[in-house]
Amino acid sequence: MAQSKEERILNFVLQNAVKGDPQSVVDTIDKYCSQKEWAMNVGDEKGLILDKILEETKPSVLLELGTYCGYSAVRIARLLKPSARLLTIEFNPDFAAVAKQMIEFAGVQDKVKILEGPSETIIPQLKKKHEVDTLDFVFLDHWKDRYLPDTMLLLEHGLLRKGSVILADNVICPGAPEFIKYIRNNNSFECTNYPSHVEYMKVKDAMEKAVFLG
Ligand SMILES: Cn1cnc(CNC(=O)c2cc(-c3ccc(F)cc3)cc(O)c2O)c1
Ligand SMILES: [Mg+2]
Repeated sequence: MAQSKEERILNFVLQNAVKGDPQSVVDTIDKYCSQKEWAMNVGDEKGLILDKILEETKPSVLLELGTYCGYSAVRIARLLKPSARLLTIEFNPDFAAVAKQMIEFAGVQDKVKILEGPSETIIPQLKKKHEVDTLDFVFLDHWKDRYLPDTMLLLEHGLLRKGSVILADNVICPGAPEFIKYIRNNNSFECTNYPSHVEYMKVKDAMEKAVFLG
């Protein structure tokens, strides 16, 4: 079978990054995707915004929606304290298979668990099946039309607590207009916009932080 773009990215990491060094995995993916093939990783520019918000929040229990090749899972896990845990949901089995290998090569597999399947099925299972009480940090980077319904699901299932941080990628490009309209008009959230650019491009994009006020 012909290799997929995601497999080419993984192979470039396996051949060029340092095993067990998550920073080298992040830098190697950024190098490949800026010089050879564009891919929808959060990237280095928005990645620095993600890093800063993580360092301010110091979360212990995190959820990511949209694992893709595992770039942001590795980027997030490299900053977590030893006891912290990241659950990441990926619908596409081929992406999940690449991400699993990426996460293991980076050496962060003890902090990251990939949950394969649709977010609308997995979110309602987080408390009972995955021993989650509430989430400290949620990174939204999956299908943009799922940002709002999945945020509603998180609320409905009591997964957010006072101070929980939701960070959403791509609120300009491709955009998540329904999510933005809802979250900025909901008094239970304190929102902040972080202007940036689409990964590896000059096209304008932004991330939105929404802190749940309880
Ligand atoms: C297929 N699929 C599985 N998961 C997803 C969810 N992610 C995206 O859609 C996504 C798209 C873009 C993007 C695409 C084309 C373009 F011209 C500019 C930006 C950037 C991102 O950072 C993204 O996260 C899509
Ligand atoms: Mg994205």
